[in-house]
Amino acid sequence: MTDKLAEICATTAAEVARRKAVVSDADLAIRIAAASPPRGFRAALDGKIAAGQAALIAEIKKASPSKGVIRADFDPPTHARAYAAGGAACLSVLTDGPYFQGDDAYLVAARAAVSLPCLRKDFMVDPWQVTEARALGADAILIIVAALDDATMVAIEAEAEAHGMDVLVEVHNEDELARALATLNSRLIGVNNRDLKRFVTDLAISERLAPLVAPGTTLVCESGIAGPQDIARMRAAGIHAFLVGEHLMRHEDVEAATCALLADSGS
Ligand SMILES: O=C(O)c1ccccc1NCC(=O)[C@H](O)[C@H](O)COP(=O)(O)O
Repeated sequence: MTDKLAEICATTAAEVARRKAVVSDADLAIRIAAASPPRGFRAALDGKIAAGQAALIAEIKKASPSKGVIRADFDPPTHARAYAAGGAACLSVLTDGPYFQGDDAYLVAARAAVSLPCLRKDFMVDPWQVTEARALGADAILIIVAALDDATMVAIEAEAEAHGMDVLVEVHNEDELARALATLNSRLIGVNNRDLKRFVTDLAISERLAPLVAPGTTLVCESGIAGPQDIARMRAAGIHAFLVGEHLMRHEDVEAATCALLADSGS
């Protein structure tokens, strides 16, 4: 695991331990029973792809460890509506506080504002966070292969499956992809182009890994997409789903930026 990822996961594990001590399983069960059912996250992406369109997971991201504050006038429901109007298939909402200035409340507010499926974008280290994510209304969770041993990945995925949630499995290289395919059921695979040691992004990583996934896999290019030219480049490599945060969040008019990203990309 990279140092930064290890640091974030250690911080997250301490926060999870704190929450587990104060939130009862009964409370989570009551909230899950009252939550609206999962909206199909992968199905929304696959629907766009089947229609020949680029499938966008638009990220609600206030700040990041590499860039600091990205969006000062941050308002998750406003951004969610702009993304939906601009043609996004799904939302990703960062809930990590210490490193991304995220919050669970942002996920709840964004999901309530639109009908799009929502990913709880956080650093999952314990299946308990998946239960908590469903109680917040999340439709999908993220498994970062670099951060977890096989047993923990399997337990986290099993918890998501038990709640009818989709799992986006994130890899950075060939070894992690092989581990994911050998260990997990989910065939929603994200290739993260960001090197977490140097914080640089390189779209060539997605191009390198794309031929290694079998038909029937929904492949998502994550991080570092900076405009329609990058979407067109990835589509030429056979990748039709994209997770984009910073590029869209930096535009004053988020809806127009989302439209522009998708309009000129061959969709
Ligand atoms: O964004 C970061 O700086 C970062 C640092 C350390 C761990 C994860 C990080 N990002 C999480 C993500 O996966 C991105 O937010 C997501 O792929 C969108 O990337 P971008 O379009 O480049 O904002």
